[in-house]
Amino acid sequence: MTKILYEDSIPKAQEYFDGLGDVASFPSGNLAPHHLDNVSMLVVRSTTKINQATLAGNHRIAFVTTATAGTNHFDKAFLAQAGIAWNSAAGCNARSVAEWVISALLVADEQNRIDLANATVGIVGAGNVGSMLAALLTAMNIRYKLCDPPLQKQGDQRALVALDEILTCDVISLHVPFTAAGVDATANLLSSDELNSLSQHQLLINACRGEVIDEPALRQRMQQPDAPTLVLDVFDDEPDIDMSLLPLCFLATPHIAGHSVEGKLRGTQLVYEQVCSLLGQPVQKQLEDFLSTVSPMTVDAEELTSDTLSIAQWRALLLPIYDIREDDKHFRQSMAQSNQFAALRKAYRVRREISSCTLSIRGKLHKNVQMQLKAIGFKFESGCNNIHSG
Ligand SMILES: NC(=O)c1ccc[n+]([C@@H]2O[C@H](COP(=O)([O-])OP(=O)(O)OC[C@H]3O[C@@H](n4cnc5c(N)ncnc54)[C@H](O)[C@@H]3O)[C@@H](O)[C@H]2O)c1
Ligand SMILES: O=C(O)[C@H](O)[C@H](O)COP(=O)(O)O
Repeated sequence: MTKILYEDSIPKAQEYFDGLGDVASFPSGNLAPHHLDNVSMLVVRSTTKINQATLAGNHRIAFVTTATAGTNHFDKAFLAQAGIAWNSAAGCNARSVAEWVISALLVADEQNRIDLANATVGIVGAGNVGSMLAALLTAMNIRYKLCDPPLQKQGDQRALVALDEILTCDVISLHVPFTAAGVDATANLLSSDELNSLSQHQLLINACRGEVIDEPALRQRMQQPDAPTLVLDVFDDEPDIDMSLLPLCFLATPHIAGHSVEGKLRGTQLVYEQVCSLLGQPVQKQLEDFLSTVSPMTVDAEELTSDTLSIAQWRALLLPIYDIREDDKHFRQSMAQSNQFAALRKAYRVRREISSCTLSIRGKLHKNVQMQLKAIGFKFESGCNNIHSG
């Protein structure tokens, strides 16, 4: 019988894998050689490094997958040489991260760090997260530019710009994988030159991997009086991060941008489907089987009378669903006592995505506003036909 071993931080993994083989778990971040006895399929999240040392000469493992988007915890050269197939849950948490960025933008606008209605958001990395962020910004009528040299070389048809042009945008948001080698390597993509080119009127956001910004150079830049506004979800050397960065951040969170309930569960769904496919088994479980429904949000159409939503109206609608300030506050308070980075991630609260929310509209909504709300991900109560067109 196939033995499937999964990391115990993967939500609903037991329920998903049940019936597909001999299923066992190991404690998150503590994979030991004895856990791997007879294992042929290994399912992890990003806190478990997969390399020669962690697989320790195990010859049975044929497949390793991660219920996350990032794969930089996999030593791919080793996996290729060892003949071990691998996969990931690409795209699982794109909406979660994009909603985290939108929350940061709405808060930065409220505190006059940026003028969001007139801002251009520069997105570095036009993959799953970057594209989802672009879609949400489009719904909100906010301008953006995309930069992605690898996709540009592959003939991507979108208008892609160079990193230099992104660095002149009001907001710079990083969504690239961490890669150490190659012509498009992202290690220290932003170093002292790039950081020094930024002004105090710009907002820099990193929700991909800490190593994409040269952290010592960032610390130095942030100590200058004309430093940009900084929002970080990721750091060098997690979980043993340099805590001196926190006071330099406008907003900071402990690598939870992708940790919505849906983001994590989609990760489990995707790795489950991969295991089913390799075992030649039908996919019998679906995300909806495991997601609880969220009570509809009542919205008074009188509060949304214009034909397009203002930034203040978006703030009133979206921050009750996810307000990044709650995570920022909890992070800073917890870290003031000791480094609790790993524990905070493990015990992260229940956070639902806009896509889980149904709106119940009181009164008549302008058609364009309804389209904007749909485009950002809201559903409408069935039978809701109180729409007017102008
Ligand atoms: N903070 C979080 O919770 C969280 C959640 C999801 C993903 N991530 C991180 O964000 C990264 C991006 O996620 P994704 O799902 O969009 O991945 P993705 O693979 O779908 O997209 C990444 C994009 O970056 C592009 N890219 C690569 N090198 C580049 C470079 N030098 N300059 C510009 N673009 C470049 C790629 O061509 C690709 O299109 C992941 O690899 C992961 O490390 C973090
Ligand atoms: O790469 C990803 O998908 C994200 O960084 C993800 O949030 C990592 O989550 P972890 O496995 O560390 O909980």
